[in-house]
Amino acid sequence: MELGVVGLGRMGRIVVDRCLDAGHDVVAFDIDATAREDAADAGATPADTLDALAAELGAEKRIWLMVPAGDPVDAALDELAPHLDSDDVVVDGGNSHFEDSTRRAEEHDFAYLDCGTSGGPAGAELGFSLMVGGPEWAYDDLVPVFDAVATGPDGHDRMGPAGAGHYVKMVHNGVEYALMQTYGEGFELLHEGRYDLDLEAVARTWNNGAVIRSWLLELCEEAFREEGSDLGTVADHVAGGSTGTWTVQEALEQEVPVPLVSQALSERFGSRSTGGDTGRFARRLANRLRYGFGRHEVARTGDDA
Ligand SMILES: NC(=O)C1=CN([C@@H]2O[C@H](COP(=O)(O)OP(=O)(O)OC[C@H]3O[C@@H](n4cnc5c(N)ncnc54)[C@H](O)[C@@H]3O)[C@@H](O)[C@H]2O)C=CC1
Ligand SMILES: O=C(CO)[C@H](O)[C@H](O)COP(=O)(O)O
Repeated sequence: MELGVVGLGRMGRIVVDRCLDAGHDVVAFDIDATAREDAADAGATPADTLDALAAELGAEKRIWLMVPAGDPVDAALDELAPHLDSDDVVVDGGNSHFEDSTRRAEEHDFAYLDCGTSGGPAGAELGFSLMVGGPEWAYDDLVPVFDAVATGPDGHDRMGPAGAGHYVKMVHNGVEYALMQTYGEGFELLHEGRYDLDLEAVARTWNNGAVIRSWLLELCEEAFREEGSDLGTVADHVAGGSTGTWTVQEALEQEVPVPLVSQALSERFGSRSTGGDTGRFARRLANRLRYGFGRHEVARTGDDA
């Protein structure tokens, strides 16, 4: 299959590389020229503009957007729209709000698949988990690409109509916030508590057979191995927050209690409003875990952040 990929950052490059590895042809565009050159070196056909990308693709165009959520998605869609018709398919693999996705699906003639993507840059080797919303025919048509980008056939599924994919990913991220918070609280107690513990050893032991083993816990183990049991210079400052905010907003609207997600989100906001580094261990671990899965920058003590 031939796929256009727009956005060649941490995530988009993985889409490109996994598609090339699976034998698909890729036409690649990013506003950053270096990113385009790197994708060309990897075997993709670079396009200097979105118009050029559309012109390079054959009659039935398949395009994957992996750009920051919000205006960049609308800008790319508006520029691509004149080149696309109802036989064409655009996948938005970023963390868009599900209501933006339903709006975009209605606004455009081409088929629009909203695709929640989990696994982060750290999951490149295994492949991602993909939660897709939109027309069934378009999902079925893109299965060879989803097979390549995901861990395999079991790593993707159609969640429902337009918006459902990003809705499921939004809730996934709420869960992610709460899990990071609860691991953080446990390790904070162990760090502040009665014994002088090697937290990497604790995490490693838990990861081998314990009820609470998980990938996030493996990333905790990695964090303690690389930063030390006291997390070194990792600051009490947790960035991000948009998808967790949307989860809490939606829960309020649906009158579904989500105290753990809500508390985890508040802890993030708290980490930014203290006006100084209070050194809360749970928040410092969340800061480091965001690097672990997402390669988000780690705030360090002494940074201006
Ligand atoms: N990093 C992560 O762990 C995950 C990120 N996501 C989502 O995937 C999307 C991309 O994230 P990352 O790759 O991490 O970001 P990134 O910042 O590493 O890459 C974004 C790329 O998009 C390019 N770009 C920006 N506007 C553009 C435009 N109008 N046209 C073409 N290219 C444009 C930038 O130059 C950059 O290369 C975001 O929506 C993000 O929330 C989803 C799951 C995990
Ligand atoms: O979607 C993701 C992981 O699943 C991204 O890493 C996202 O950036 C995480 O959310 P936040 O930036 O609010 O921590």
